[in-house]
Amino acid sequence: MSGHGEAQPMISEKSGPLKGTALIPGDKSISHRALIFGAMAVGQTSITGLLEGQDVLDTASAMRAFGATVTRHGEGVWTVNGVGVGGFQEPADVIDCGNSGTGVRLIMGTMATTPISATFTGDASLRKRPMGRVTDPLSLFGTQAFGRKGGRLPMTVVGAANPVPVRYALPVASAQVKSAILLAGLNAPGETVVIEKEPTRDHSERMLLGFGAQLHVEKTGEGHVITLTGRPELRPQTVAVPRDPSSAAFPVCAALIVEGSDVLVPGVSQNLTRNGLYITLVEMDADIAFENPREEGGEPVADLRVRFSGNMKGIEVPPERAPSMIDEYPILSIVASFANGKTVMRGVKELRVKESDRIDAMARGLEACGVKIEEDEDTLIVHGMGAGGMPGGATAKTHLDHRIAMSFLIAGMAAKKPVGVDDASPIVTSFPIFEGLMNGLGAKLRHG
Ligand SMILES: O=C(O)C1=C[C@@H](OP(=O)(O)O)[C@@H](O)[C@H](O)C1
Ligand SMILES: C=C(OP(=O)(O)O)C(=O)O
Repeated sequence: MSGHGEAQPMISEKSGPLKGTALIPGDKSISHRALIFGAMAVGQTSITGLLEGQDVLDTASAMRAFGATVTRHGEGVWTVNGVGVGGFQEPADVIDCGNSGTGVRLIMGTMATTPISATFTGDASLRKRPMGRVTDPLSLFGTQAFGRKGGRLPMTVVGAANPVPVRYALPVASAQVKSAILLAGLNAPGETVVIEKEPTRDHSERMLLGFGAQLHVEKTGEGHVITLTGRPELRPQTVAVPRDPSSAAFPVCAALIVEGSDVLVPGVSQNLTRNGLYITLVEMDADIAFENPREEGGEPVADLRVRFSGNMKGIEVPPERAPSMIDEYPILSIVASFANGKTVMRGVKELRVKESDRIDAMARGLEACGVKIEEDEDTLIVHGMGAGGMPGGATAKTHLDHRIAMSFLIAGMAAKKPVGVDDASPIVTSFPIFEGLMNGLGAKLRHG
């Protein structure tokens, strides 16, 4: 359930040096997928390190509503007894995916080729987000969808009784759309093919292989051609969810901008489809050491030792890097405010259809904090004010967007005057221990 009751204002005051070790919770993308693939396998999947953020809890409830048995045994330790590919039952009530685009879009794909119908809704943010990008390709399988104007939730999806396999070239770089098609393709006979021009996060492909599906990826002139053979029997797995690099971004960026900081962030994914922010920060002359590279939970990871970097420079972020850091632009624009010179982020119009219009939310909040911004439909430019240069002294509107809330709270740790947010409640969707973790490193976050 979305559960957004009362808004929770929060304030961040200038912090002393941040010190210590930041243990980041499980990856949100992989957690959703572990539950969903577990629900489509025959037998019991065991998961450790599951992110217990609201987005993932909503997906767990949805998997129960479709007939899987999902059980929590302890912190991050869960099992899923699956119903098999094509085994979903019709849910007895509306499926509420809360704030989660990943949850609703992947689940729509999963039920799209089973002859049941389900009605999906979400919170005020999710009800504004476009679902046509998923229901258009799903219609090629024979699936029908009836939603509000503009393909908005609430929406009823009627699964195809006799699905046919699909070949689809993604018009937008989106791992959610790619994954929805692959999940639908699982219950279509024959080969379903998805073509992506720009690589997006590849967790679904990795997990499909792990669960025993037949899938191959070919790099061609068209991009990645992903071919999945339908109607496999998925074998249950043991999934160790690695830490979330998108959550790790917050303490990493905080340490870079708060004077005197020295923070260790263990186990940050170096998966090339997720690490664009870290490459960008190094190009800005951030002081980050990538120590102890190894594999964890099937992902390449490293421990990041991050020190205050008082002399970072603004850069042009290559547009083709966007899919590998799409959720990190809000926090990058905070770091850019404390760099020297301008940081140019082009090719980022997808930010306009996230939990909020993130270009607009960052631009308005940063302007209120005294930072000069330029923007157009597809671009955000931040004029850096150097270390300690941001005036602050404003309250940013978060528009039910966890990443906007966390980004401005990080800004307040290094700005001249405190920075507040009007509503920090969405942070529980992805990073429920954010406040305690940051205050444990020395931040001064308080409610009010
Ligand atoms: O597949 C996923 O787990 C996700 C894909 C991305 O969305 P898009 O596919 O819409 O780019 C990302 O923004 C989201 O937080 C998680
Ligand atoms: C865009 C995000 O998530 P979702 O699309 O799953 O709501 C995010 O976590 O930044």
